[in-house]
Amino acid sequence: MAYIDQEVRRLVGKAVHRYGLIQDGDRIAVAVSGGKDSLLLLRLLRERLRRVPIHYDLIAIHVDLGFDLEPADRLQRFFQEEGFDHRILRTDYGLRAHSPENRENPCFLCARLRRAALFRTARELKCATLALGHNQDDFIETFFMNICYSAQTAGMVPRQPFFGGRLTVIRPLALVDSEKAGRLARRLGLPRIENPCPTAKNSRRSEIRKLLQSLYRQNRKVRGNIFHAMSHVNQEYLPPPLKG
Ligand SMILES: Nc1ncnc2c1ncn2[C@@H]1O[C@H](COP(=O)(O)OP(=O)(O)OP(=O)(O)O)[C@@H](O)[C@H]1O
Repeated sequence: MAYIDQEVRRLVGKAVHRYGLIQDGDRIAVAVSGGKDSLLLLRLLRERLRRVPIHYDLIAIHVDLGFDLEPADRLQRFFQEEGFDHRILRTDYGLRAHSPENRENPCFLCARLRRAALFRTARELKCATLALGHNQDDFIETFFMNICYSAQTAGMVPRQPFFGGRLTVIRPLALVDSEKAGRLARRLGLPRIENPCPTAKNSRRSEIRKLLQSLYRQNRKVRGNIFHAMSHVNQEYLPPPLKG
């Protein structure tokens, strides 16, 4: 087995244990966008079943945002060929978010509708766990997005209960960076399904990503240090709030 296979599996195992993400008997809905991370997550969670002494069920859910039929059709073929239980939701959320009637940022509206659909479908499928494919870089980018554009120190968490614990969102790729996930996804021959969203490539997030990547190129410890810093907050060395 190549280094990258072992390394990504090790990091997923570490996240699952450290953050208590999966228990015996769980029914896990895996949200699959068609991007490399969520496809990899689905594969790794299934493969993990062969190595661990517990059992859990997996069901893939894809929300087709209505831009183009082709990506969802390709995903459906992938799920069928690989024998994954799955549900494809055909929606117009992407189109609605980009229509002139929408006065807010298209990404906000689309993400809100998509998330509500994922939560609703997970509940319908009797899944108390919803797994998302966010990787370590997504955690870091969200942290910086919140600082720069929402004036708050907040990010994402690997395990997040909702509705009094009736649904728990988990992010098992929390410790895997985007580059490692991409390398393994290519090695495993996972399909590359282009995101047809017109705003996907020129969002504020891409600006933050470029900035961070230039820091990572200068010093390879920066990514790990930032991730570590998110859970090592030294409150005494932060100013008190200006109001309240
Ligand atoms: N259309 C969708 N249908 C189902 N799940 C989705 C969809 N879009 C996003 N998700 C979930 O939310 C996570 C984060 O979304 P994001 O938009 O960052 O994904 P991406 O970068 O397009 O794809 P990926 O994270 O799979 O590489 C995805 O990993 C996936 O779990």
